[in-house]
Amino acid sequence: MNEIVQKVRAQEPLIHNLTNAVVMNFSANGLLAFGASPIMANAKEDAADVAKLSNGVLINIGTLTEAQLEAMIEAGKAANEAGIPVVIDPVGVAATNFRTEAFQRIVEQVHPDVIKGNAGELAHLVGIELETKGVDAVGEGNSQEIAGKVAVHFQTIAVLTGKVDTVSDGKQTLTNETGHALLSKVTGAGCLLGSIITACLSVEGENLEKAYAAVKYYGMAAAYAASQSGVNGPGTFLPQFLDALTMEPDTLEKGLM
Ligand SMILES: Nc1ncnc2c1ncn2[C@@H]1O[C@H](COP(=O)(O)OP(=O)(O)O)[C@@H](O)[C@H]1O
Ligand SMILES: Cc1ncsc1CCOP(=O)(O)O
Repeated sequence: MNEIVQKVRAQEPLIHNLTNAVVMNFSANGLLAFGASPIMANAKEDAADVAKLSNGVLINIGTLTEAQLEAMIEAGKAANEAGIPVVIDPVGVAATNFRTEAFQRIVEQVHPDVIKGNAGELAHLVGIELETKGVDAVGEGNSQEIAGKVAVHFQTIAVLTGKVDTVSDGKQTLTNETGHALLSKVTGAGCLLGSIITACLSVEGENLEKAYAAVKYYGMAAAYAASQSGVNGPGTFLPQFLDALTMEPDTLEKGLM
């Protein structure tokens, strides 16, 4: 994990985020703190051009419109052609037919290197119905089975988040227990993780290892932030979390001992 985080910080990859309106500012700040460089570009007129300039493309359907969907497909296709990693976060996909069909349209034309979501979102992609509430998971299900099925079906790495995160390539499945419950009390915690996974994918290495490193580091930063004095809830947690995202993995680890 250390090496992957160091590489991101040395290379400061440009991450193209086609993301939702709720989290744009948080995702940009979080990427900057982590050591990457964010760009948000949602228009179909320049999405492919921005994707080609970038080192990684994040597609997040959280507040999707038809126009943005076209931009996502254009950006994803351009990234695939150029060998630039693509991460898809199917936010709220189980909530509506529009989102379900939009996701299908994207994956028919764009190959994702990672699909990242909570249990309800990923379960829906492989026909397992779990209880969801808008953009949030309610049921947990069998995370290893769900992540494995998503990985095999979409020929990708599946990252299933929750109290325990599960990362699978369909053959090997890893679990991560770093994290903090306060992450689920701030909007955009899952979305920013998608951007940080994209940043980690942009450096050299195996995709499974890079996705796992991102998830582990992110959880460590959250736990470290939550342990700081003066953190009483989501409001005081957020600035500490941004600061923690700038830190070395060793510093976070020592702070948690
Ligand atoms: N109860 C929890 N304890 C520790 N970490 C959590 C908990 N719930 C979520 N997380 C972490 O919060 C981040 C976002 O996950 P999640 O809440 O599942 O995403 P989303 O916001 O997309 O639903 C992940 O890093 C995950 O590990
Ligand atoms: C609240 C909300 N509504 C549409 S997108 C969004 C943000 C969801 O972010 P996250 O799932 O990362 O908390």
